[in-house]
Amino acid sequence: MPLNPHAAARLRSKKRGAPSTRTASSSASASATGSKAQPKAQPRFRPTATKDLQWKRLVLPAEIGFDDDGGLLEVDEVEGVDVVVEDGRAVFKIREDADQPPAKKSRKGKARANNADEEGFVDVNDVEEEGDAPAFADDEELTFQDDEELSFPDEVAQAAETDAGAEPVEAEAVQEEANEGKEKAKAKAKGKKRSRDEAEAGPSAPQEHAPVEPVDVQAKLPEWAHIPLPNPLYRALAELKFTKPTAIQERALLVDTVASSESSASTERDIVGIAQTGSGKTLAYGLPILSHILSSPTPRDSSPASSASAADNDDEDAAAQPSRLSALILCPTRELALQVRASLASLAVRTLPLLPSTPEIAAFADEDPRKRVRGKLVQVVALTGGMSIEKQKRQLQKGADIIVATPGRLWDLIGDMDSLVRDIKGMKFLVIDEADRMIENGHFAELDNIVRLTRRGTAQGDTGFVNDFQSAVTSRSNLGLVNARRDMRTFVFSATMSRELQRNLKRKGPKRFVPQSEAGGMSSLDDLLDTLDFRDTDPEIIDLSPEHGLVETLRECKVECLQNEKDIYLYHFLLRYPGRTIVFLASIDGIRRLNPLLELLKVNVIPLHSGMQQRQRLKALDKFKSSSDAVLLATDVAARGLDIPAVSHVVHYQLPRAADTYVHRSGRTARAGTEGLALQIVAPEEKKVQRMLMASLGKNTELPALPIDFSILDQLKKRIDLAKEIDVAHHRATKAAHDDKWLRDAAEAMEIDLDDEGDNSDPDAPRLSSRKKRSQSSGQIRGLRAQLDALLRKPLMVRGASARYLTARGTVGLVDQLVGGTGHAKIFGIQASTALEDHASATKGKKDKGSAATPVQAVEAPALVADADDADEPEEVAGEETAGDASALAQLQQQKKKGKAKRKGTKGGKPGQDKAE
Ligand SMILES: Nc1ncnc2c1ncn2[C@@H]1O[C@H](COP(=O)(O)OP(=O)(O)OP(=O)(O)O)[C@@H](O)[C@H]1O
Repeated sequence: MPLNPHAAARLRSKKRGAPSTRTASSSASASATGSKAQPKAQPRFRPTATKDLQWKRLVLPAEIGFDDDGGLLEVDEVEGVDVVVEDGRAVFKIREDADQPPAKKSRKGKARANNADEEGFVDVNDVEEEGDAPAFADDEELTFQDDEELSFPDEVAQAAETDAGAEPVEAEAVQEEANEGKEKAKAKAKGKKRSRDEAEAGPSAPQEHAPVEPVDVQAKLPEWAHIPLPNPLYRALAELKFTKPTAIQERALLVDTVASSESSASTERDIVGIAQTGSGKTLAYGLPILSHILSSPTPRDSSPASSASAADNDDEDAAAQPSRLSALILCPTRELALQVRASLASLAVRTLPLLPSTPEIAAFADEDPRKRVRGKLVQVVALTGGMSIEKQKRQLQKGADIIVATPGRLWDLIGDMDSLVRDIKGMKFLVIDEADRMIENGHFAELDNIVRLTRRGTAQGDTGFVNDFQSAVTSRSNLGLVNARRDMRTFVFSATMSRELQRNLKRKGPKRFVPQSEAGGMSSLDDLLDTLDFRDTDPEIIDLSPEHGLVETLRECKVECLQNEKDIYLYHFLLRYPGRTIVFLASIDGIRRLNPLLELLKVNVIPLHSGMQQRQRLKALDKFKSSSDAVLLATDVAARGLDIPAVSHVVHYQLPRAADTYVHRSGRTARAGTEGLALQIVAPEEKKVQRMLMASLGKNTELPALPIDFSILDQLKKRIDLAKEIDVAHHRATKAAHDDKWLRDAAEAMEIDLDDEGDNSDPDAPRLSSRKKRSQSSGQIRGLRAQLDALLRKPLMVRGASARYLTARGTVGLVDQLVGGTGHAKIFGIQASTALEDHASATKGKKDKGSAATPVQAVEAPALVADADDADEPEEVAGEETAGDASALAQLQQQKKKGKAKRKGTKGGKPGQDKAE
């Protein structure tokens, strides 16, 4: 089996920074290179041989495809080391700049000038990105170690081997891996050590095998049978267990069939598709593209790198040039682009065993079996910021059938590669995913430029280009005169397509909000029609959007509390309803504040925002996906498109500014027909926005409130207060250490003796003094942590529950819960229940009792509410809390009054009562 050298290059050495890894030869080498220039700082780690690297077993996911160098999420690159193939041999090379820290390049997209920051959504170009690897230096050469332990999941290995005439891919084996995860594949792959020779030689000699049978669609996929697709695609769908098309997929895929049966002028329709979140829109546009690629005798078959080879020719008409590129898919965020790529690649790799080989492809087998796979396999390449641009260029040069890109990075690459302009002009499909977001006024300045390349008659009809940069690109290559393909199809998809939904609710302006239905729901379409050059005079509009824009299986509820109580209610929710949860905040600062608090409280919390490096962002997502109780704290960078399996809850810690964002955020749960819950935590000052939000979605009824275990709120508050104290102390200590270091460095530079105690005779005095301070503050932090740990160990008890007297009055049911195992794991005295179950009883309670019902636990008012009364609450909001509005806040206030009246001797309600109510 061939070894993917790019994958190998990403193996991380845990020894990085360890002095023992600096061998004599590395020093020699360093000094050899360093002698030419100024002495360089020593690298933190400078590997000289593969034994310096701590290898780990690696299983490539099937989605990676073969010979893909798009990057693996679970492994890191070894800093300063790259792998190159020289004379057919893969060798390690130390980069010339390995001694330097990676260059940082700040590219602030023009789009950023908009309100991106305010909204918490920072577009794809906002993050600092890592510098790209420069050319390799020749000063050092490393080779693979013999006991190389890279392994591939069986399906990829088999796919490759099948292609080379060895094992066919067994559907069961692929499915098994898909179902049982990487661990099983790892176990199966155990012992499959590949030597360097094997790695270079690729799969062993071809053997005789039974051919892989085409899929019997009627028998295996009856619900797909009426949709014409190439047989390998049915195979892929069957393996993924996509037994029937979703509604939007069916409609999108049948558009052409219907058009041809009605003998309309064009049988290849342009499509505007609107369907609820999680309804399978990716494949609604992805399947027609894959179907087209797999059913055309294309230059893909004849030349695996036709794009690159065509790159050097000057052309007059792109359509006349053979180009491998069939489709360009544009997405608003990097994560989404990578996900779309993975989704399409996952289908593509499963088609491989059924793809026919051509003589041209077969010819590559002698040269390099991997090329043969590459020649056949549909290549899906992601072009996003935050990843190496050089690597992306290499991928493009090898040939791409489908590009999935964010506009900023694509535009940069277009500036560098004339061949890309030609390919885009010659491609068959342009897809704008999350279209309403993408065309939002000037949000992606580059999008306009890219879209212009796809317009027909660029030279005549179009008034030209948006900026000088584009002019430079076009005049240099003369590509501005090249016509884009006349039969290009345009697909535009989103879950929301109404300008009304994008209105900023916090901005001052007209008070009346028109519901989506009234607004026609399609007002953004006008913008689209203006911006895009639909070839179809009458694009097919498939509008399957649900009544309120939100996915039908979503359940919504709210908690109303004071601004400064949000942490407590969030913590309560996370404890009470464990499960994969995304908490949306409006700003990065909010995440930076909340993340350490929740970490201290031992919540499995993961931050995700655009201020993080791309690699961290991808790792965060990976970590979130792999843990069933993880809590992702995210800005709106995660609001659109991300398809993370089994997200149980979405929490709007702060409400979004526009209704479309609310729809998309909430749509991260309740996907693909499953139920999910969205919780709004609403402060009094947000009530107005909340009402407008609901009104613009056409919802006029109050959301139900989730039950709150009021009697534990004070225990939670104690924990949170302590965590906050630790956090503050920690910040203070870090700042002091930083200031101290700065002062010391400055004094040293000025050759001044520092003496903060006024005693110049003792040079150690300042150090002792600051050390003392440091040890004092770390002692204080340790003490606070110990207190918090003790609190966290103590079980949370609802009032009336007692760990000692299980059958005491007031704790009836506790014994049953313990014996029956029905009690909550973390809150002693209540039944375990899911948020969806409690939502159902809250909704039922509301229906039964009219709008006044809110199932709260009837217990004595907690100490917490003392804050509620003292808080300076806006008149307007207080006035809105009518008797009919039984919000948690109102209940709290009522209970507090009751609590004050019966301060002593009042018995609380029964524990565990909340659920029953
Ligand atoms: N035919 C199908 N049968 C079963 N599952 C499917 C099918 N098609 C897609 N899916 C799965 O449904 C999930 C949601 O799909 P996808 O991400 O394409 O939704 P979407 O409509 O684009 O959502 P969003 O609007 O949030 O971007 C994915 O996990 C996908 O694998």
